[in-house]
Amino acid sequence: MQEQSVISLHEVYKTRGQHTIGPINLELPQGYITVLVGENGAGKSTLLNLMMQTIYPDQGWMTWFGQPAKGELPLSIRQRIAYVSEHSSIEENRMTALDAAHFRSQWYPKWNQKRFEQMLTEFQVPSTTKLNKVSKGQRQKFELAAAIATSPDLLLMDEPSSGLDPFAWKDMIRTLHQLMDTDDLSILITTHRMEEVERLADYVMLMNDGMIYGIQEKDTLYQTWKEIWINAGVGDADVIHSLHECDGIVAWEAQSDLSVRVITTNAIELEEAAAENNIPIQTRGLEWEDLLYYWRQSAWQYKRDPSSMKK
Ligand SMILES: Nc1ncnc2c1ncn2[C@@H]1O[C@H](COP(=O)(O)OP(=O)(O)OP(=O)(O)O)[C@@H](O)[C@H]1O
Repeated sequence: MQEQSVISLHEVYKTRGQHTIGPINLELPQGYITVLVGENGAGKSTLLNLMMQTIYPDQGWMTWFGQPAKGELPLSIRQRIAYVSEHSSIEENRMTALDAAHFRSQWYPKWNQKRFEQMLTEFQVPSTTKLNKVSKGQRQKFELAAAIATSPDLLLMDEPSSGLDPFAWKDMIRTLHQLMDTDDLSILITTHRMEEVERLADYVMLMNDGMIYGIQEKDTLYQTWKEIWINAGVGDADVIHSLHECDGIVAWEAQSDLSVRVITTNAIELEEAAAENNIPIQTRGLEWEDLLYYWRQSAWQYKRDPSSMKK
């Protein structure tokens, strides 16, 4: 798929409480925004924690920028990664944004104070108020500004938009786009917001029940996954039945004997088969909610019966 990966995981497993994630095999593409989606409890935050080595894998091995590491990440790797976690650090609660920035800047040789202060101003985050006295959204915006100020090669963000108002959310999207234009950066972001997939993703990665089910280019996903309505005439019921054999069919929802809603990852094959048999069809793009819903359904189906996977 891509030539280089920023982080790779090989046969990684991690058990947390009752829940095991893995095996995880993954190459995070370099120079792109990858958006990680998946149900609650799928293991997205755990995966980010593994990438930061704030928790360690029980099995398997990983590399960062092509370099393997065991245990705590060496400073030379840590300095290249910025992490916006779901929870802000308690240690910084009594610091102001400027104090916390000063503290963090000592660890990052490429810290960009000018950029940090510009972002605080743009995001309207008070710079001299203690961080436990600013609003949740303002704290989140501080975290984003501080992460970007480190001039990272890799930016990991766990649900960064939670707590942001719609205006701040737009600012975040604009800031990330600008960053991708100016910096040589890779981003991994987890989200439950479909607008974020739509607006940000180059790649979409689906995590399901502790496993990475797939990582796909967003545009390819959008172009290949389609909703097709088959509306046949009386006497064509058998032909409709034969269309069900086409490759790529993820859902086959019969409305009646002669009308079917199909979700497919291979619209061309179904369109050609319908044309050969003079069966009228209508092809439509899928909304992201629907696409991810059916992608996840096929992940479950695959888990139950791996032979169900059609190319
Ligand atoms: N500190 C922990 N101790 C024990 N189990 C944990 C811990 N953190 C997470 N888990 C478990 O690991 C599994 C994955 O959790 P994780 O937070 O990674 O999911 P997630 O995909 O980020 O979910 P969400 O979308 O709700 O944020 C869950 O079953 C959760 O209960």
